[in-house]
This record gives sequence, C-alpha cells and structure tokens, in this order.
Amino acid sequence: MELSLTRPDDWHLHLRDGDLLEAVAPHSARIFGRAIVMPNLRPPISTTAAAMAYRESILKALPVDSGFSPLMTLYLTDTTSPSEIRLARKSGVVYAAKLYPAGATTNSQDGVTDLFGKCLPVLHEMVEQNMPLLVHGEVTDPNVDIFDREKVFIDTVLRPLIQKLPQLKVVMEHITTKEAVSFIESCCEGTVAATVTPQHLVLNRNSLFQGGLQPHNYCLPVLKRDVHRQAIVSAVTSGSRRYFLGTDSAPHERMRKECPCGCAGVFNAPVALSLYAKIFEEAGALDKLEAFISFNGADFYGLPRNTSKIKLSKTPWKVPECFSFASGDIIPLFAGKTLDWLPSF
Ligand SMILES: NC(=O)N[C@@H](CC(=O)O)C(=O)O
Ligand SMILES: [Zn+2]
Ligand SMILES: [Zn+2]
Repeated sequence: MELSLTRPDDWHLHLRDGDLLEAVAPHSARIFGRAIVMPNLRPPISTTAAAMAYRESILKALPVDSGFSPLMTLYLTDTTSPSEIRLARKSGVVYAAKLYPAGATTNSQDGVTDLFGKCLPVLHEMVEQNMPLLVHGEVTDPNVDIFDREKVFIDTVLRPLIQKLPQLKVVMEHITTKEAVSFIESCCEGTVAATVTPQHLVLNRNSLFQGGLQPHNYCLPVLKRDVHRQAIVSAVTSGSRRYFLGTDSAPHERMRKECPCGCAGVFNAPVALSLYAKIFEEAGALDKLEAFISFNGADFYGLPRNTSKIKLSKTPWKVPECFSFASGDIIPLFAGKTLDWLPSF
C-alpha cells in the first residue's frame, strides 16, 4: 500500500544549535515543509534579533536544495515587553511566543515565574497581534506529583488564562492526558488547539522501565498511563481539527541521556511520520492522517497548506541504532526497531 499525502509540517521542533543543529536539521527538512522552531537554546531566543540570527544559522545548516522553512518563536521571560511582541510580528519571521514555566523542562531556567503577575501586558499585545501563545503545560511545584503536573497546570493556569483572555490563540504543546483532551474539547475551536507527539501516542509509562531504565524514552511531560495514551489516540484519530502534528523531536547527545542525571527529550525526527501512520492505521483512521499531519496546523496558524506531496509506503524498514556527528552520538526513538511505514519523496 502506498499513500500520497500533502507534505506535512512539524508544529513543535527543537533544532538546537552548533554541531547538533547541523546533525539533526536534515532529518526534519527531508520530510517536513515547515517547522515551528522552539527557542529554548542557551541563552534563550528571547528577542526578535536573536530569532532572526538563529533562523540564518538554521538555513545554513540545511541541504542546498532544501525547501524547508523554519518558523521562529520567541522565548517569553518575566521581562519580555509588549514592544518586543510588536517587533516580532513586524519581522515576518516570528510566528509565536513560547511559555516555559521556569524550571518545567530543558532550558527553562529563564522562563516565566508568574504568568499573571508578570506577563499580562505581553499577553494583551499578543491578542492585538493575533500571535499564538505556545505552552509547555506543566506546573513546577515539586510537591505536585510529576504525573499530575499537566492536569494541575490546566486547572490553575490554562483555564484562568482563557477566561481572562478568550481571544488569545493558545497551543497546548505535547498533550499527554485525558484531562488535556477534555480541556481542549471544552475550548473554542480555532482559538485553542494542541500538538501531540509520536511517543505519547505509541508509548505509555511502562516503556520507561521495560527491562531496566530506558533513558531514550524519557521526555517531558513524562509518559503517562495507557488510559491517557488511549485518550489522546482517540482525540487525534477522531478527525478533529483541534489537534495537529508536533513531534517535539528534542535531541540530546548520547552521553547526556545515558548518565546519572539524564536530560529529558526524545530524538524522533527520523521515525515520527512512521509512528503517526502506525497509530492512524491501528485506529482504522488512515483517511484522517493527512489532516492531522498536513492541514490542521497550517489552518490554525492561518498559513497556506503545502502544495507538494510525499509518499508513505507500507514497507518495513529498520531504524538506525545511532546517528554519529562531530561531537558525539544521538540515539533515535525506536533505535534498531523495525517500523512499517516508510516515507519517500
Ligand atoms: N520535551 C522534552 O523532554 N525536552 C525538550 C523541552 C520540551 O519540549 O519541554 C528539550 O528541549 O529537550
Ligand atoms: Zn515542552
Ligand atoms: Zn519541546
């Protein structure tokens, strides 16, 4: 079987910088037309000037004939100003601003400590500029169980936020729970949406401990119980326009994953499309795959859909064990495993 599909976009991607950027960018660029590029570098991409410079380094890291467009984002801090949002919009290269609650995830140290206390003027300006707020939706309170942090964030931050600013466009990134699905369903379609990663659709929290600790399955939000996985599978395969592809491909060098305090983040760019196809096939919903991977995100962001095509054929292929680059190795999700759906162009 072979599917011909509109070229997809990745609405949540970490491209990193330096050697790592050069190593990973081609994996996304061969498959996706565009990607929303996350700003959590060190230092963070918190100004329009930094976003423009980062965009140039991404373009340099792409293969010469690549048609891939990086869509940049701004990292919100306690001191981001409304004028920075205006500048970002005017630049034509910044498409959203990203909320990292300080301490919630990789490189979130400079994130927001008090959204309602520090960021309301910026959020009002984002409404004015029709600029989406992208959210890592977890509370950081160490007393909240790590498996409950998304649910508590919805109740204490997201619901109050959309009550205060019903016109703000919000993308809840990498949703992992049935509570997140209920929340998204309760919001206004076209104003609040969610991205879903391949790992949260195919794995549950058992995969973190299968036969021993599995650092390459560790990401944030952490994998959840299977009942939650099933809820997000039903949501994305229902055909709803509220959900779209965001891989959250987040590479870390092997030695930073396989160590006493390993980093959170899964490198899934080479396998993401195969895994999404597997999920839709198993749900008997292959007819709804194209909207999820290629239409819903563009429609939400108000961008034209891609016009070129890719092919996905039902051909078994083996995922490489490892990708080596100048400063180390990166282990992909499903390393060494065989997957069913092979993308080609
Ligand atoms: N998802 C992750 O586990 N890690 C991401 C950050 C993020 O998306 O939260 C990273 O930048 O490594
Ligand atoms: Zn995140
Ligand atoms: Zn991410």
